Amino acid sequence: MLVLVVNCGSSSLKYQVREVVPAPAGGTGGEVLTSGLIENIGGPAIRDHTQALELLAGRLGDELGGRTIDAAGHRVVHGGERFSAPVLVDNEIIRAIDRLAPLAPLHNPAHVLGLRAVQKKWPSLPQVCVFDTAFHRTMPEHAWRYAIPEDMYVRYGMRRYGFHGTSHDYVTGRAAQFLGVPREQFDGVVAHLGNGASVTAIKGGRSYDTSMGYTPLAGLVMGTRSGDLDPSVVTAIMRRDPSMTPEKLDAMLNKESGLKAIAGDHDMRTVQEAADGGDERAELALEMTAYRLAKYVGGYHVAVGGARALAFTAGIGENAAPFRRRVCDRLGALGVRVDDDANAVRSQEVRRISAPGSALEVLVVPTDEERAIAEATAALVERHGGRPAR
Ligand SMILES: Nc1ncnc2c1ncn2[C@@H]1O[C@H](COP(=O)(O)OP(=O)(O)O)[C@@H](O)[C@H]1O
Ligand SMILES: CC(=O)OP(=O)(O)O
Ligand SMILES: [Mg+2]
Repeated sequence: MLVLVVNCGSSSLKYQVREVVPAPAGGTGGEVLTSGLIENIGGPAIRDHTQALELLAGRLGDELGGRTIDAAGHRVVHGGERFSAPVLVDNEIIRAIDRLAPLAPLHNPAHVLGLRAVQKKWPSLPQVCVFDTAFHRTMPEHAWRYAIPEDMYVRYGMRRYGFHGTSHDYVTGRAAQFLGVPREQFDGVVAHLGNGASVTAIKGGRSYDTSMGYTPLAGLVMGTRSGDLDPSVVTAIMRRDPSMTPEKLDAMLNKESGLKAIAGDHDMRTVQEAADGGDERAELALEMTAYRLAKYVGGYHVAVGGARALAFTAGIGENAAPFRRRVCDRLGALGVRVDDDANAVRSQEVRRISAPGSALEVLVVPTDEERAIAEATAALVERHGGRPAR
C-alpha cells in the first residue's frame, strides 16, 4: 500500500511516500519512494495549503512514475483528551481537531488546512490522523494534573498532555525488543532530542510521565524554546513592558529562547563546535541543556520505580556523542557508565553505549516518526477495507 505521510506546519508541508507491507506479511513501513518539503506557504509563490497540495500532487505524478497513493497519514500535534489512538478521518474528526486549536495555536490550524486540502484534491482517498499526544493518554492523574484551581482544567483543559508520542512509542518498542524484554515489562526513560525535545518516563511499556506539558514549550532546554521556567516570569514581563503581548511572549519563549538565546545559535552542531573552540556562552548552553535533561532522567528513574534503560533518539540523541557523554557523566551518581568507543559509533542501528556494569543500559535508538505514521495509517485503512470514512 502506498501511503502519503503528511506533516503540515503553519508555513510548510513535509511529505513522504512509503510503500507499506501490512502485517502479517511484513508489517514494515518499508521503502521511502519519495519525500520532500514545501516551504513558504502563505508567501507570494504559494498562497495556501490547497495550492501547496496542488504542487505536491504534480510532483507525485512525476516522482511515482504513474503509481497512485492509497491513503494519507497526517501527523497531528494536539489530540487533546479525546484521541488515544490513530483515527480514520471524516468531517467530524476534522472539526474536532479544529476545536482543539486553542490548545495548539501554532499547529492544529495548519493540520486542518492540510486535511481539507487533501480531501479536496483526492475526495475518495482514506485519511488517517496520528496524534503526538495519544501515547501519553496513559499517564496517571498525579502526573498530568497542574496544581492550580480545578476550574482552569474543567473550563480550559489546562493540564499536561505531552508530545512526540509517536516517537516515544516507537522507540520504546525498539528498545524493549533490543533488550529482549516483553514491552509490558519495560521500564525506562526515552529522551527525544530534536529541535523540539522531550523526555518520557516509561512504565510497563506505556507513558507514565513526560516533560512537555499543556504545549510543547515545557520541559527541556531546546533549540529555540526555553523549557521550564517560573510562570511569574511571564506575568512580570507583561507588567514591566506593556508592549509584550501574549503573542510576543509566545514568540520569545518558543522562537528566541533555548540554545539560541544562550549560545546565539539553535543548532546543536554549531553550538558544539563553538564550545569546542572555547566559546563560554556555548559551553554554558550545553551545560544548561545537559543538566536539565539529567535532572529529568533522575526524576523519571524514581517515577517508574527504577528504570532499566535510557534511550537517546532524534537528531541530537542519535548523532551528538559528546552531548550524550555530558548527560551520562551527570548520571554517574546513579551508577551510569558510558563506553566511549561504543558512544563514538555512527550507525542507523539500535545500539548500546553503556559500559558493562552500568546501572542503566544506555541505548541509541534511531526514531522514525514517518514510518510509524505510515504503518498506523496502513493498518487502520486495511481494517476498514480501504474505504474512506464518510
Ligand atoms: N551530527 C550531529 N551532531 C550533533 N547534532 C546533530 C547532528 N546531526 C543533527 N544534529 C542536531 O539535531 C537537531 C535536529 O534534530 P531533528 O530530530 O532533525 O529535528 P526536528 O525536530 O526538526 O525533526 C539539531 O539541533 C541538529 O544540530
Ligand atoms: C511537538 C513538537 O515539539 O514538535 P517538533 O519537535 O516537531 O517541534
Ligand atoms: Mg523531529
